[in-house]
Amino acid sequence: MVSSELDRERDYVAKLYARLDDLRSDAQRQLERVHRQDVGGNHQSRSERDAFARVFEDRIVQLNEVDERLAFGRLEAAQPDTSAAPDAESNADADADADESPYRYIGRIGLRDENLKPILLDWRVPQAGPFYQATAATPMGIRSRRHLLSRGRKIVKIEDEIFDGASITDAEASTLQGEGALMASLSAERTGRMHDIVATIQAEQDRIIRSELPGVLVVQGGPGTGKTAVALHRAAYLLYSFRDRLRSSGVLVVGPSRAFLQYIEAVLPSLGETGVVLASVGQLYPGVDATAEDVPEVAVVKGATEMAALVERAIRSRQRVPAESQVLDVNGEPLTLEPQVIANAINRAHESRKPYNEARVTFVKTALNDLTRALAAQLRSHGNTVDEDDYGMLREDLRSAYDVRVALNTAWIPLTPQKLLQDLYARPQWLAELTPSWSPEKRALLRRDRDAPFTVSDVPLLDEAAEHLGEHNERNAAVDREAKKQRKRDVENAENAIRNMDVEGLVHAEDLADTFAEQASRATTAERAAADRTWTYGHIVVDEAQELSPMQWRLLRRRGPLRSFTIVGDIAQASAASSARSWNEAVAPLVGRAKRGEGWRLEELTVNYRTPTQIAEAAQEMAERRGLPVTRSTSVRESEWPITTVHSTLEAVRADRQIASLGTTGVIVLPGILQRTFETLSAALPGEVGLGAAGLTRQVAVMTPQEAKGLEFDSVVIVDPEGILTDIPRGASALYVAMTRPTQRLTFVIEPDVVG
Ligand SMILES: Nc1ncnc2c1ncn2[C@@H]1O[C@H](COP(=O)(O)OP(=O)(O)OP(=O)(O)O)[C@@H](O)[C@H]1O
Repeated sequence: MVSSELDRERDYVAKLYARLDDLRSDAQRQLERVHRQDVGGNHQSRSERDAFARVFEDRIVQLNEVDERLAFGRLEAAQPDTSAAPDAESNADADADADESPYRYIGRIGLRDENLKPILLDWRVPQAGPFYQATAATPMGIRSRRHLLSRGRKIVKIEDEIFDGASITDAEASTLQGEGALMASLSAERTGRMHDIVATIQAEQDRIIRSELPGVLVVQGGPGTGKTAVALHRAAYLLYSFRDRLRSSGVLVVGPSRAFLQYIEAVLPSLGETGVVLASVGQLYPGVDATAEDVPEVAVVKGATEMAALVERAIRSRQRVPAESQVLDVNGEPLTLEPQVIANAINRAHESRKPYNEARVTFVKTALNDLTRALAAQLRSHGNTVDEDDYGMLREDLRSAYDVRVALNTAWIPLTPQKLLQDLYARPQWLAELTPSWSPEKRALLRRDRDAPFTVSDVPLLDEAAEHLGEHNERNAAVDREAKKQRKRDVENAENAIRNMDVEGLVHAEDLADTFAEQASRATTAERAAADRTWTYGHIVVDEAQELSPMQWRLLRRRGPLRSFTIVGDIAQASAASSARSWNEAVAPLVGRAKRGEGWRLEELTVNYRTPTQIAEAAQEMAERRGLPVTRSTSVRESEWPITTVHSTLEAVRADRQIASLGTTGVIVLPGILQRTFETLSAALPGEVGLGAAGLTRQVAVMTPQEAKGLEFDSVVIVDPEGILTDIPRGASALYVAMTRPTQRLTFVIEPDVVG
C-alpha cells in the first residue's frame, strides 16, 4: 500500500518536472527567437528585444532555482475542494483555481498544465495555508497532510498526518508539523550556507510569515527559533503577494555583517525571488562599505540620538557671519564687505528651507547681488558711468575674484557628509565649541585622523549629515511626476510589444516595463535602490535587530517612511554596547512614543530548531545567572554528545574532524587571539580552515563572537569562555551567542595550552 502510494506520488511529481522542463524549453525557445530577431539599427526595437531577452533569461534562472524539491507537500480536502478564490492583489490567480480532485500539491512555485489546470500550488497562496496551519483540532477542511521527502528529483519517502476527526486535541498531538520531514531537514549536515525551510515551516512561523504587510512587526525569539528563516520567507511571501506594490519600491534586508549576508544570500533565490537588496549595517550609506567596528565606548557615543543634533549644529556652524567688515580686492578695486551683507544672504537662504548645499546657491546669489550693487555704487561715486547693463559683467568680476570666493566660502563652506565628519573628528577645538556640555574625555573618544576609514557607527552619521546637506540627485516632486509618466509609457509600450511578439500570457507587461526601465538606467531596480540614498523601500526586514543603535534606527526610518517593517531579533543576544535593552526602547526611534499594539506589534517564537536540549539549557542557565532577559525556548532535538572541556583548540578541532557526520566546525575566539588561532589551525589542517566571513564555506571557520552572530555550525569550539565573559563588554551576551551556534556538539577550550 505504502509503496504503491509512493509510486503514485513519484508519477505525479515526475509529471510536474516534465511540465517544468517544458516551460523551461519554451522560455529557451522564446529567448532564441528573440536573439534571432533582426531589429536593424532601430534603437527602440533593439531595446525592446533586449528587454524581452531579459524577461526570458530571468524566467529560466527562476525555473532552474526551483528545481530542487519542486513539490514537497499534498493536502487532501475533507470534501472536494471548491473554495479557491484568488487573492485580489496577488499572483495567486495563476495557482489557485478550484478543481474536482480532493488533492492539492504544494511547491515552490505554482504550475498549470497545458490546459491551464493548476497542478501545483505556490506555497504562498492562501489555499496552501493549511499545509502549515492545519492541526488535528483545527483541520481547516483538510482530511490529511502529506510531506514528500525527496533527493534530487526523486521522492524517497512520504509521510502522512490524518485529521480524521478523532477526539485528539492539539495539546495531545505533537506540536510539530511533518515531524519526520522536519527532523530530516534539521539533522542534515551544515554547509556554511543557509537553506530555505519552505517544506517544513511550522505553524507559529507561518503565522508570522503571512502577517499583514503594513506596520512594524517585531519578532522576538531565543537563538535558533528560526527568526532569520522566518524573516526571509516573509520577504518572499510579501514580494509574491504584494507584487504590484513592492515591485517598484523594492524590499531591503538588513543584516549585521557581510559574513551574515553571505550565509543567507542563497535563500531568497531558491524561493524564486531575486531583486531584494541585501545590505549589512555598514553598507547602508551608498559609496561607503564600512566593516571596521569602533571600540564599544566610541560606538555608544556615535550611536546615541544626541549625535543627530550635533551633526545639525556642526552644519549650522559652517555658516558664519564675520565679526567685522573686510576689504576685498576685486580686480584691483578695493570693496568693503559688511557683515550685514552676509547675514542678509544667510537669512534669505534659510527662508528657502532647502538643504544646506542647495540653500548655499541662494546664499551666493543673494550675496553677489548685494555686492554688485555696492560695487556699482562705489564705481559711480568715483565718477564712472555704470548702468544696469553692466551689472552682469560686474557680477562675473565679483564671482571670479579670489577674495570674494574666499569670503563667501568662509561664510558658507561647501560640504560633503564625509568632509563634515572628518573635520568633526579631526578638529578638537571645533568639536569642543559644539559640545560645551560634554566632558573632555567624552570628546576625546571621537578624536581620530582625517584619513582613518569610516566605521560601521559612522554610517548613520554620514546619512544624517547627507539629509541636512542635500545631494545633487535629490529627488523632487517634478522628477517623481516624470518618473510616473515614464512608467505609464513603459507599460503601454510593453503591452504593444507583447502583442507584436505574439507572446500574450507568457510575459507580463509589468515585468517587461521593469526591464525597459532597467535598460534605460543600465541597472536593476535593486541596484538603483542600493545606490540611491534617498530611495524609499516598500518593506524593510531587519535581522539581529537587537544590535541596532538609535542612530541606525533613524537611518532605517528614512529608508522606510511607509513604516512597513519586519524586525527580528533577541534582546538577550544584544552584545553591541549601544544596543537597546528592550524592544520598546529599540523601536522608539522608528515609531516614536507609540506603545506596543499601537505603533507596532510583537510576535514570539518559542521552539529552538538548531541547538540540542543539553546545549540550549546550559546556555540559557549561564545567561539567566548573569541577568540576561532570556526568552526560554524548547529544543526539538537531543545531542549525541555531552558538552566537553579540553585544553587545546587543535585537539578540540581534530576530535570534531574525526566524526564523519559533522560538516562544519566554528571556532569562536576573542579578537585578540583570532589571527594566531587561525594560523595555528591552518598549519595543522591545511586547506580546511577559513577566517571570518571568507571562511564560512570551509570545514573549519575561525571567528569572533561578534562575527558568529546569526550563523550556525554542526560543532562549535569556544576558546577561553571566561575571557569572553570578562574581556568584552556585554560578555555574557557574547558567550550566549557563541554557545547557541552548534546544531550538534559543543566544546570549551579552557586555559588553552597550544593556541591562544
Ligand atoms: N521550520 C523549520 N524547518 C526546518 N528548519 C528550520 C525551521 N525553522 C528553523 N529551522 C532551522 O533552524 C536553524 C536556526 O534558524 P535561524 O537561524 O533562522 O534562527 P534564529 O532564530 O535566527 O537564530 P539566532 O537568533 O541564533 O540567529 C536554521 O538552520 C534553520 O534553517
